[in-house]
Amino acid sequence: MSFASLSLETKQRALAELTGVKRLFADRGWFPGTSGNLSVRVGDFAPDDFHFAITASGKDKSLSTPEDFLFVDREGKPSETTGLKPSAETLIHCEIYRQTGCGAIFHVHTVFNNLVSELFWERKSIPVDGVELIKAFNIWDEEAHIEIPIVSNFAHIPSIVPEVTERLDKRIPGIMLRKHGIYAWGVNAFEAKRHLEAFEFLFEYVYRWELLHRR
Ligand SMILES: CSCCC(=O)C(=O)COP(=O)(O)O
Ligand SMILES: [Zn+2]
Repeated sequence: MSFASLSLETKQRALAELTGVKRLFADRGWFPGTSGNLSVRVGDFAPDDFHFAITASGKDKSLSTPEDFLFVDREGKPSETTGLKPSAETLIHCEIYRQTGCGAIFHVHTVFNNLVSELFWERKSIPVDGVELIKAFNIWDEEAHIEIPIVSNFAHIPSIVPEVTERLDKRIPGIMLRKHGIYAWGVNAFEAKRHLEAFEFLFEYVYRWELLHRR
């Protein structure tokens, strides 16, 4: 299969899905200052030859324009001729698709995700104990304990990728960049959204729990 052979309908379906998620998250204030990026995989390519739709870089994500998204290949290069620039963080999406085979990736910066990323930086992971919403990750153990990995944040995005590769935990559908934000993924947009919402709930819970119990 080649990108050129993808039907218009397939591409439009992906863009419509991203448009809906973008609107919803923008309404929640999850894209402050043009931060955040979203992507969904398109087509049925060989596992090592994928393409995905991703938000264009630096846009006001609370607005809807014909220039909000473009398609890129496994290396983050535009799949077709365009004047649009893919998200500056496209290489992180590429690596997560490569490692997990997932179908959608959503990234947001929030105050709670930034706070817990710094609170637990020395531990290199955010611990969560026995909270019901862990089940959103399809982890059903009684009183489950999870650790959400935190990786370094560098201005040079390619430098972040090796740590993502090293720290990605197949059981946990998300990875945190220190004082930056969370990447969450799923088999499709529905699941990636469920995971992101669960992460954000858990970050706020953990932060408030720490406030109540730390001396
Ligand atoms: C303005 S926030 C800094 C860049 C960032 O972290 C982000 O998520 C948005 O970058 P993009 O290139 O995807 O717009
Ligand atoms: Zn970001």
